Amino acid sequence: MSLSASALPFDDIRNLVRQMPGPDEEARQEARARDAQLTKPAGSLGRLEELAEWVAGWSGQGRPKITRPLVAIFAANHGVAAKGVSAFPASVTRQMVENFAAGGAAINQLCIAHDLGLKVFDLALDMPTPDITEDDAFDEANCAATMAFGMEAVAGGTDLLCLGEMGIANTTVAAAVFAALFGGAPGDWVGPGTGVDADGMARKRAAVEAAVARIGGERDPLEILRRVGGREIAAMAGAVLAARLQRIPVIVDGFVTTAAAAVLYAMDPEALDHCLFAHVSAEPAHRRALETMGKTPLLDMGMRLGEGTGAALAAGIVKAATQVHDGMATFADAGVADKDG
Ligand SMILES: Cc1cc2ncn([C@H]3O[C@H](COP(=O)(O)O)[C@@H](O)[C@H]3O)c2cc1C
Ligand SMILES: O=C(O)c1cccnc1
Repeated sequence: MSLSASALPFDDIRNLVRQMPGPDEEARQEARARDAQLTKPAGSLGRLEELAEWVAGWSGQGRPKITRPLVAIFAANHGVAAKGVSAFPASVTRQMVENFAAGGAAINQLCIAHDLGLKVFDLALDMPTPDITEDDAFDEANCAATMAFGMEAVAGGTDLLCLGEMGIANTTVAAAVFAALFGGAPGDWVGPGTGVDADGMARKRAAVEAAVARIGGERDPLEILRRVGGREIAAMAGAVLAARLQRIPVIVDGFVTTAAAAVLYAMDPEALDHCLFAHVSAEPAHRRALETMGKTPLLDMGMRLGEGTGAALAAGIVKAATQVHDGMATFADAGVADKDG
């Protein structure tokens, strides 16, 4: 038996992408029909109505209830941090993971505010992936295994998955992934992240240019992930795919989580149909990424934190949408005259 099994895992992932289910149209129609009977003028709840229908289609429930919403944060470290591309030291990744556990981070409070579960998965924080300006982040087996970890992380545990991440220097890695997937000048995908100064921006631009040049025109999305990605990005891509296979709706957060989702989009433009884009981050290239994929963000709050904070905020709105859809009276129930008297 040959030991070229390391060539297999990406093919397994490609096969899963080919097996992605579409939405449950019957459930979606049922939700739309119920919405039409609720005691309000048709369309008066605007995008809230669309959100309830979106959950219905992707959960397969005509009258959807969200009972186990979850924010899953994936944390990892990146060798490219050594290039001075972040305003903060790499040690902050672990310190923030400890802060999540202690309840002190922004995401903890948003989870309390909107009654969301929170799970944090740290991915070998003491072993950063190689500096992507010099080396591939993974070999294929490790990249696929990290995606599989992300898939496992969501298995059976939630009915609304909000993606979050923590990883100093990961806006550099995300910019490299976008540049390689979507093209354009690599520097156009670079922004201030945690708030680097002009010199930091120049180092970041040089790092993204070097990483993209190193893989010279690589077009395969999984190869791009393997060569210029990172662990939390691979795990999140796996989580988005696993959620699709289990018909769990997903809320994507900001610039970095969108880079993970974009890998799947590049494999199949319908791969993110079960995803809601929570917000447009203040990281400038996030808008470009969303426009490239034709995705409309729900919110524009000037946020640029990550951790899943934008997704958690949007989850509160999605929960409100399903609560309204499920709990409101119909015209018939309430004895309210409808449009035709
Ligand atoms: C205290 C602190 C908390 C954070 N929470 C999320 N991030 C965000 O900033 C990092 C990416 O930005 P860059 O590429 O510039 O390093 C990621 O960890 C991201 O989740 C944080 C960053 C810091 C410093
Ligand atoms: O939009 C994001 O996800 C983001 C922006 C800056 C830093 N970290 C994350």
